[in-house]
Amino acid sequence: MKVLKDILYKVSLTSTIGDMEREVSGIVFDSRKVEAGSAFVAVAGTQVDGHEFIGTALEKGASVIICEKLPEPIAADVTYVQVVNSAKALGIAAANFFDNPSEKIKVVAVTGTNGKTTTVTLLHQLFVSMGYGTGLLSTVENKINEEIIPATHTTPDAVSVQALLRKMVDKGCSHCFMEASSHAIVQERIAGLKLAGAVFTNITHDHLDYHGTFDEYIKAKKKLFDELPKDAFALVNGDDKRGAVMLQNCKASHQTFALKTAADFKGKIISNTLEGLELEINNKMIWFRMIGAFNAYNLLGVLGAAMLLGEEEDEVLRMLSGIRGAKGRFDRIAIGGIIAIVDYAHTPDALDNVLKTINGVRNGNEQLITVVGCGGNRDKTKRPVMAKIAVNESTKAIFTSDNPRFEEPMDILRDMQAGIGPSEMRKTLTIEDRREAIKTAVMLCRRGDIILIAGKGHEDYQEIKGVKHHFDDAEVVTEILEQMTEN
Ligand SMILES: CC(=O)N[C@H]1[C@@H](OP(=O)(O)OP(=O)(O)OC[C@H]2O[C@@H](n3ccc(=O)[nH]c3=O)[C@H](O)[C@@H]2O)O[C@H](CO)[C@@H](O)[C@@H]1O[C@H](C)C(=O)N[C@@H](C)C(=O)N[C@H](CCC(=O)O)C(=O)O
Ligand SMILES: Nc1ncnc2c1ncn2[C@@H]1O[C@H](COP(=O)(O)OP(=O)(O)OP(=O)(O)O)[C@@H](O)[C@H]1O
Ligand SMILES: N[C@H](CCC[C@H](N)C(=O)O)C(=O)O
Ligand SMILES: [Mg+2]
Repeated sequence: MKVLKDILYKVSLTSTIGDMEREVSGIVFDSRKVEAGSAFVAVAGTQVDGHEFIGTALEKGASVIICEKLPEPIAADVTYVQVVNSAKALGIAAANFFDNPSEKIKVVAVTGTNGKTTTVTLLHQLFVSMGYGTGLLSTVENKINEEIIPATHTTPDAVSVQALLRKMVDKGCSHCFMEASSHAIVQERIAGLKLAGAVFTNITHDHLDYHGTFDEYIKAKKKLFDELPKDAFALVNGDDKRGAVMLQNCKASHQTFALKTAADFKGKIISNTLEGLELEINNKMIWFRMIGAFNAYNLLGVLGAAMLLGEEEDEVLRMLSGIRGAKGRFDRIAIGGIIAIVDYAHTPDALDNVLKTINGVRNGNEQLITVVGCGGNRDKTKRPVMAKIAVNESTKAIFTSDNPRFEEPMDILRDMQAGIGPSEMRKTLTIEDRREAIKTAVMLCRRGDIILIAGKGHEDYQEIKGVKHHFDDAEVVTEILEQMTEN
C-alpha cells in the first residue's frame, strides 16, 4: 500500500478532488484488472479511450481515478486526480509506487529499427559472465540473471517495466539492459525511468502504420535522447546519418560508434564469413561468433556501452568474442549438406543486410532460396519493398505467410507481389502455408545450397485471427531436412 500523494510525486497535476492521503493498493490502466483500492489511470489508446472505462473501474472498486478529463458526475468517496498527460502520469506514478527502482540499478535503453534485441542480449550475457546481477527486457524474453520471465512486448507496459525493475533490484541486480521500442517511447511506457545511458543502433523503414511518417518515427526515437539526464551517456551509430540527429539538444554525454567514420568506439572488418567476424578494434584483432557487418555495429555498440559503464576494454572484448547472439538471429541449421538460416529480419533493411551478408560469403555456385512473408495489421508499405529485396538478392524467393493476424493471407501476399516486375516473377513462388513453403524450399535445394527463412526468428507461434498456433521455423526446417536426408 502506498499513500496517493507520494505516488503522484513529480506528476504534473491540473486539479484534484478528494482525499490525497488515502492509501492505494495498486496502479492499473486496464479497467478489467482493477481490484478494490486500485488507482485507475485512464489513458487514451489507439483503439479506445480509457476514460470510457472509469465507470467500470469504479464498479470494480477503484478508489482513485487519474485522468485528463474529469468525468461527470463525480462519485462520492473517490479521489479524482486530473493530470496533464495520463500516459506520462502512469509511468511516473508506477515508478513511485515501486520506490523508483531505476535509481538503484543502472538501466541502459537501446532503441533503433534493427539490432535492439541483439544488443541488449549481448549486453546481458556479457554482464552476467562478468559476474554482475543483470536484468534484461527484450522482445524474446525478460530475464533476471538466468531466470526467464516471458515477454509479451518488446518494451513492457509502464507498470510492468517498474515492477520488473523492482524485482531485479530486490534480487541484487546492478544493471538492466532494455529495448525501447518507438511505440513504447511515444506511449510513455518508460516515463519515470532514470536511465544510465541510451544506445541508438540505426533507423530505417518500419512502423509507418503507427507513426504516419518517417519524420514522426525519427522524432519518436529522438524523444528518448531528448529526455536523458546530464549524467547519462548517449551512444549512437555514427555511420547512420540520424545518429547526429539523436544527439542534437541531448544533455547526456555524446558518444559514437562506427565502422566508416571517426568515432569514440571504432572498428574495422577484417574478415566476414559464415563462421564469424574478425574485427580490428584499437589495433587489436578480435574474433567473434556473430556474422555480418550489421553485427559488427551491434558489437561496437555493446563494447561502447560496457566501457561507458566503467568496464575494461580488454576484458569486454575477451568475453564478447565467446558469446553467441540472440535466439532467432542468424541461427544456422546445417543438415545433409544444406544450410538453413532462421532470422528475424522483418524490415526491408534487416532483410537486405542478412541477404547481402549471405551473398558476401557464398561462392556463387550455390543457390540461395529465401522464404519470407510480412506480418498482417502492420506497416503495409514495407511489403512490396521486402519482396523486391528478396527477389534481387536470392536465386529464388518463396513468398509465404508470416503472422497474418486479422488480415487475409492472400491480400498480404498480393501486396508483396506488387513489388515484383513481370520479368522477375519467374524467380518467385507464392505458397500461403508457411510449412509448405519451407518444404518446397528444401525440395528445391541441392547439397551446398542455402535457405534463408526470414521474419519470425525466435517466435514459436503463428498468429492467425487472434489465435497463436505453435509454429517454430527452426523446428519445422530441422524436421523437414531430417526427413529429406533419411529418404
Ligand atoms: C498499437 C499499440 O502499441 N498498442 C498498445 C497500447 O494499446 P492501445 O493504445 O491500442 O490501447 P487501447 O486498446 O486503445 O486501450 C486504451 C486504454 O483503455 C484501456 N482499456 C481498454 C479496454 C477496457 O475494457 N478497459 C480499459 O481500461 C486499456 O488498458 C488502455 O489503457 O497500449 C497497450 C498497453 O501498454 C499495449 O498492450 C498495446 O500493444 C499492442 C497489443 C501491440 O500489439 N503493440 C505492438 C505494436 C507494440 O507495442 N510493439 C512494440 C515493438 C515494435 C517494434 O519495434 O518492433 C513493443 O514494444 O512491443
Ligand atoms: N544493427 C543491425 N542493423 C541492421 N539489421 C540488423 C542489425 N542487427 C540485427 N539486424 C537484423 O534485424 C533482425 C532483427 O534484429 P533484432 O531482433 O536484434 O532487432 P530489434 O531491433 O530488436 O527488432 P524488433 O523491433 O522487432 O524488436 C535480425 O534478425 C537481423 O536480420
Ligand atoms: N515487433 C515487431 C515484430 C514483427 C515480427 C513479424 N514476425 C510480424 O509479425 O510482423 C512488430 O510487432 O511489428
Ligand atoms: Mg527486439
